[in-house]
Amino acid sequence: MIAVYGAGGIGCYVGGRLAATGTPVTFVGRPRMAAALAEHGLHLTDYLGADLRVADVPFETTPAGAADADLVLVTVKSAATEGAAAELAGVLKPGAVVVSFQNGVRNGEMLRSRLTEQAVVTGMVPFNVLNRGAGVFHQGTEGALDVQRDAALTPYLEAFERAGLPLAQHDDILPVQWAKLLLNLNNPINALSNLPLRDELSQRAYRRCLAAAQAETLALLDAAGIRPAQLLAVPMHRFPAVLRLPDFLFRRLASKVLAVDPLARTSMWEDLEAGRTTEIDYLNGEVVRLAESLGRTAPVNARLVELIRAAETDRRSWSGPDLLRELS
Ligand SMILES: NC(=O)C1=CN([C@@H]2O[C@H](COP(=O)(O)OP(=O)(O)OC[C@H]3O[C@@H](n4cnc5c(N)ncnc54)[C@H](OP(=O)(O)O)[C@@H]3O)[C@@H](O)[C@H]2O)C=CC1
Ligand SMILES: CC(C)(CO)C(=O)C(=O)O
Repeated sequence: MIAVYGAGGIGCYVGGRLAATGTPVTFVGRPRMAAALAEHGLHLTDYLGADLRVADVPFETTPAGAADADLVLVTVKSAATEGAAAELAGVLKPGAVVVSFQNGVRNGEMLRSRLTEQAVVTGMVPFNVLNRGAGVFHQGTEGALDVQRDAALTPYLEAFERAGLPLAQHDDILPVQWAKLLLNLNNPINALSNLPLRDELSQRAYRRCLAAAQAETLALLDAAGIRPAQLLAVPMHRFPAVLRLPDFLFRRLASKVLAVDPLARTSMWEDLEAGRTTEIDYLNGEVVRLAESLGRTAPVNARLVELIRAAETDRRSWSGPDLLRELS
């Protein structure tokens, strides 16, 4: 049995596609999601036209729901990982396999330090999932699920394949995680803009904010000897230059990026909207930590951390030019 631990956008979508294609999955999450799925079931759609339904969704609201799992997909936000790890340590079978499908670069480590009798594998979700409400989850962008290569995953490869979510295995997942983190530097900018991703990225001023945060990070990664993997058509080190292009040129070069669902936003926007602590410490905050470890600073990312911290208690919408001035 597979358990999804943290049934939200990613957990319901990935677990839902597995369940819809014949793999037994139990979802562990909050009572409000349990109620929504009991009423509506799960409805999974994607940008290619997939349309799958699961009528009876096994859902548990306590950690004990994962006790019988052979494979656990951890899909809580990074700030909830420590808590989830402590809960899972109390219930999981020795030898169970645990995959972190989360953003940031330290969730795998956090899980591993508590789950000493289980095999913890680090993964990454490249695509956007929009929670449309009433049990509907939509994958808005492309990309295969990435995982650290690990023999413990062999028994499950076929199930992911059947679900239309094949696992891309990597000998070293860290460069893949850092490449994703470079993209996630947009999460605070998107959340502060209070706009859908497509509208935000269509405006050069916001893109220049992202370019500044990425350029700062790329220089630090270079100093640390970390070469981010290439996730999209353009190598990561060329991203800042592409982002700074005038709108008409960017629209032409990045038509795939702008083809995202017009309603899609980042997971950090969803956190602010729900009044939750965001993942900022694990994204831009990770860049600040990397800078400190190298005896350097990361002023653009540090300022974004501060702005999101402020927005967690007192929200305002930032225009592109205002945000760019603030970061300059
Ligand atoms: N959404 C997206 O498009 C993408 C997200 N990601 C990453 O995937 C990860 C998951 O994100 P996402 O699915 O959006 O997050 P969500 O907040 O939608 O889902 C997580 C769910 O887990 C619940 N939860 C938290 N702690 C526990 C616990 N101890 N036991 C049971 N349930 C718990 C949360 O409840 P509560 O709200 O009460 O805490 C929430 O309902 C993040 O790291 C994110 O950055 C990656 C790619 C794209
Ligand atoms: C896919 C992406 C970059 C945007 O949705 C994301 O990871 C997130 O929202 O956290």
